[in-house]
Formats: sequence, structure tokens, C-alpha cells
Amino acid sequence: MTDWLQQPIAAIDDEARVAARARQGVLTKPPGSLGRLEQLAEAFAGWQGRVVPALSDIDIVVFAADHGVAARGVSAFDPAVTGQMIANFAAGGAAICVLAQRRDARLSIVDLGAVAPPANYAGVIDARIAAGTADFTESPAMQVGELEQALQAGRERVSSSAQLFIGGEMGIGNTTAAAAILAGLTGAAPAEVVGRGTGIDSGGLARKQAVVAAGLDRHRPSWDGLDGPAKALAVLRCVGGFEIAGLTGAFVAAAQAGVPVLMDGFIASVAALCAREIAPDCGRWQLFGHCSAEAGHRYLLETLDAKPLLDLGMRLGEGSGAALALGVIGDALALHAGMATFAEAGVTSGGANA
Ligand SMILES: O=C(O)c1ccc[n+]([C@@H]2O[C@H](COP(=O)([O-])O)[C@@H](O)[C@H]2O)c1
Ligand SMILES: Cc1cc2nc[nH]c2cc1C
Repeated sequence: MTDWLQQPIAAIDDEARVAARARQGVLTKPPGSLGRLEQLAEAFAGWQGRVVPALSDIDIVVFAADHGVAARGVSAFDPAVTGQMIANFAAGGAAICVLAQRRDARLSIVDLGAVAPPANYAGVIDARIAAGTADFTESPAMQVGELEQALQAGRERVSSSAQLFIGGEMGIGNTTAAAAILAGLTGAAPAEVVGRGTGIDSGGLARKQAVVAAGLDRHRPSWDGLDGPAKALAVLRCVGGFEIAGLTGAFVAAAQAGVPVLMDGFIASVAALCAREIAPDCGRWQLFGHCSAEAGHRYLLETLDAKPLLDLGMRLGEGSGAALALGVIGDALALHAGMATFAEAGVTSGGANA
């Protein structure tokens, strides 16, 4: 059942947003001098429905799963690493664990289908659908019921009380699946959107492009002639992955619940695109944390008309780039709340020659 995907997206409080803009105009600085930090404060005001927003309740959810297409030699790592990393997330040893702790964010790990699951599930949510997807060069990556389960698993991880949601992912081979989705949805050539992922060599890159092209050729008849949600769901099912569908479900559910989403890198942004194709108004609840080094992310961000906050050459995933961007957002909100106005500080405002 995917009917829930069409439930209405939450409204933004334009009055609070406009009032926040007015406040930015009277803080002790030349108007506009805090650049995009001003727009961040205004966006959070609209999302939270208050002129001076705060950010203390942050959910980071990492969805992990494996990909049948990894058998085609498209990653520098073995699929067993996905399960091993799940254990590392639970033990607190992964990058996102360090960043989540520093930012005081709640971190949850969800196994949607690693091929080599961890020995125990302490600290991990077991929502396994299958031991990885099918190899999309041979058959659709997911059955209809599996896609529905993955979307629903994402939806279930969204709490309406959170002030911000970050969706992270881990899955060996998922840059291949993400590139195939992006090419399937936008018509981009594989060469434009396929990158080196975890660091494959040039031979691997050529193989990966051929694998994406073969998957698209095989499955295009499943979505040819479709558009909007039907096309997005067909592309996601045929060449996607459990964790990408989980992210997509979470991003739609968050926008329905009025929880803004801070996007991470290439894979999360592909899920953001899927969410927008399914429910276009979702885009109003999306913010982009960083531009990944993965080839194809810049093109995708342009397609989404999204301006990432950071560009640090990262390509880790896990939600790590988004978690880093939390620092910028926290500072933007602190400035908005804490600076004095011209009137309060007795500073003469400008305008004489403006
Ligand atoms: O977030 C990104 O932009 C990103 C870019 C490249 C790789 N990754 C991570 O690396 C894994 C996928 O890489 P690969 O080479 O196995 O397709 C997966 O676990 C992702 O979280 C993530
Ligand atoms: C070690 C490792 C950690 C990761 N985190 C996200 N993707 C990853 C891929 C690998 C290989």
C-alpha cells in the first residue's frame, strides 16, 4: 500500500517567515550581510511557526542495505562491509556516531537488508526485507511488496516531534543504484551521473557506467510513458535499493508531518528527487547540507535547484555531510535569536545612501 504517499504536505507559516525576515532587517548589521544565514533563520521560522526558531531536537536515521548489482564489480568494497559497518555504527565507531554526539542529535541505525547481518541487533533496528536487492541487470531490484515495505520502514522512523530529520545511508553498491535512478528519472547519460563511489579505479568506472546503461535498457519499458509518482516508483523499484526507498519514504513522511529534512550527499539527494517526484510539495521541507565529491551530485543539485551549505570534498554518506552542516545552521539560529536590534543597542541604522 502506497496510498499514504499522496497525503497532504504540511503548510509553511508564511507569517512567521516574513516576521523573521523583518527581524533580520533590524539586527545590528547591514541588511543582508549574513548572506544565506539570514535565509536559514527565515526558513526555520516558517517551518516552526515562530519568529525566533530553536533547534534542539534532531533525528539522524541511517538506513543500511545491500545491492545485488554489487556482484558486477561496481564498488571498491565487498558487500560484507555493509553488515560490518552496521555493527560499527551500533558500537559508536563510525564517523556519523562522532558527529551525532558532538551535535547532540539522536542517532538510529536501521538494517533494511544487509547480506551479512551483524551477529546481534543491540542498538540496531531490525527491519530486514531481504538479504539485499536483486541484481538489476538481471531482474527488477525489488518486488512491489518489497518496495512498499522499504518506503513504509522509512515512514515509521519519522517522529513528528523532531525539529529536523537527517537521513543517512550505508550500502555497498548504492552509488550505482542511485546513478541509475537519477539517469532513469532525468534522462541524463550514465557517463554524467556515474562516479567513483568508494573509490573504484578507471576500469571499474567504465564497468559501472556499462552496468547502469544495461540496467536502464532492460527496465526502461517498465516506466516508459509514465510520469510523476508512477514513474518514480517504477524506477525506484527496478534499479533502486531498500535504503534509497527507505529514505524516500522518510522524506515524504517528514514533509507530511511538518519536519524539515537536511539532505546529505549523492544517495540521499537522489532519494530527495524521488520524494519530490512522488509529492512535489516535499521540496519546501528540504534543505541541502553539502555537495558531495561524487560525480553527478552537482548535476543533481542543479536539477533540484538546491544550493548546498558546504562543499568540502566529502563522499562518505551516513548523513555525515548533513551533520557537519548542522554547525552552520546552529550558528544561523543563534545569531537570529541573540543579536541586538539597532533600537536595543542604540546603534543608528543605515539607509541614508542605500
Ligand atoms: O554520500 C555520498 O555522496 C557518497 C558518495 C560516495 C560513496 N558513499 C558511500 O559509499 C557507499 C557506496 O559506494 P559504492 O562505491 O559501494 O557504490 C555507501 O555506503 C555510501 O554511503 C556516499
Ligand atoms: C568503510 C566504509 C564506511 C562507509 N560509510 C558509508 N559508506 C561507507 C563505505 C565504506 C567502505
